[in-house]
Amino acid sequence: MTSPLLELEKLSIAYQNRGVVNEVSLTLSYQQKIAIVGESGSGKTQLARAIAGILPDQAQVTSQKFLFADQNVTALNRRARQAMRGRQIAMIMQDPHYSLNPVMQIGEQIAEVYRYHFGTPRQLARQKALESLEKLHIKDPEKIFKSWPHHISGGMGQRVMIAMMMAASPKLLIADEPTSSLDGSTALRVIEELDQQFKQHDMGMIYITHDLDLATQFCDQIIVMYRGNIVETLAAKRVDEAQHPYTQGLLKCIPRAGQMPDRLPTLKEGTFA
Ligand SMILES: Nc1ncnc2c1ncn2[C@@H]1O[C@H](COP(=O)(O)OP(=O)(O)OP(=O)(O)O)[C@@H](O)[C@H]1O
Repeated sequence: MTSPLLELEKLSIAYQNRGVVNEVSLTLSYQQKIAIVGESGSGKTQLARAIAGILPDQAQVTSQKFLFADQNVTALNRRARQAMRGRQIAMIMQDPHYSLNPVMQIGEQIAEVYRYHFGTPRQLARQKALESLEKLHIKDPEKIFKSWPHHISGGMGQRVMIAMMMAASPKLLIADEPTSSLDGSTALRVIEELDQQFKQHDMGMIYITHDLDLATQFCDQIIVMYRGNIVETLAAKRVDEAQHPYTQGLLKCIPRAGQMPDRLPTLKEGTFA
């Protein structure tokens, strides 16, 4: 049996001793997609950033176990951890316009990934960048290649980010609300691209979202966070069997044709651990 891709045990994050993530444990296998859902401020992004190794210096991170691809991450020095970023663990953020370099053409930015991680010669790197845009079924890849970040839409930006992140063939891709600023059909397109990439590579994925409905359609397992804690872990297929009142509340908020309740449930203070 192959060992899991990622194993976290009791990982906590605090700032000036104020806990924002409290003793969370999770296991992710290769070829598994886990969704982390929860309300704003529940600690989803902080947890993702801890896994990717991009928390600010002032973050106090502790864990009993933090294994990634058979490496003990807590024992790695800063340099080794930095080398892991992008190459082994890649992260797609909410807004591509903040992640892209505003003064570099799109194609050059993708080509740079090949040059930086694999030392690919300039001309070959450009060719690979163009091919990666073609693989994403982008209509006019040459035009997008030569575009500047401010010229492209949010949906195109996220597809470019997918091409850029996948260029390094990471073992883990973390997508942090990649579709939250997109309209429904563009969001679906981006999700489909992510899914295709996932199927073509031996990797794991963590998908962060507010959208429990989308999470159950796209992922295998759902982790529900509330106030820095994991309050429930469920197989996506069995999400209707959620036991925790917070997850049950989230489920009741999913709009279903012909079944709109008069009032959406609200959370009562102190109800949840
Ligand atoms: N640099 C920081 N210093 C102190 N607290 C921080 C810092 N960064 C984040 N936090 C706090 O960590 C908590 C969790 O934030 P996080 O961004 O992980 O939430 P989230 O669940 O991803 O929310 P959203 O869905 O809105 O992105 C919040 O209370 C936030 O204020």
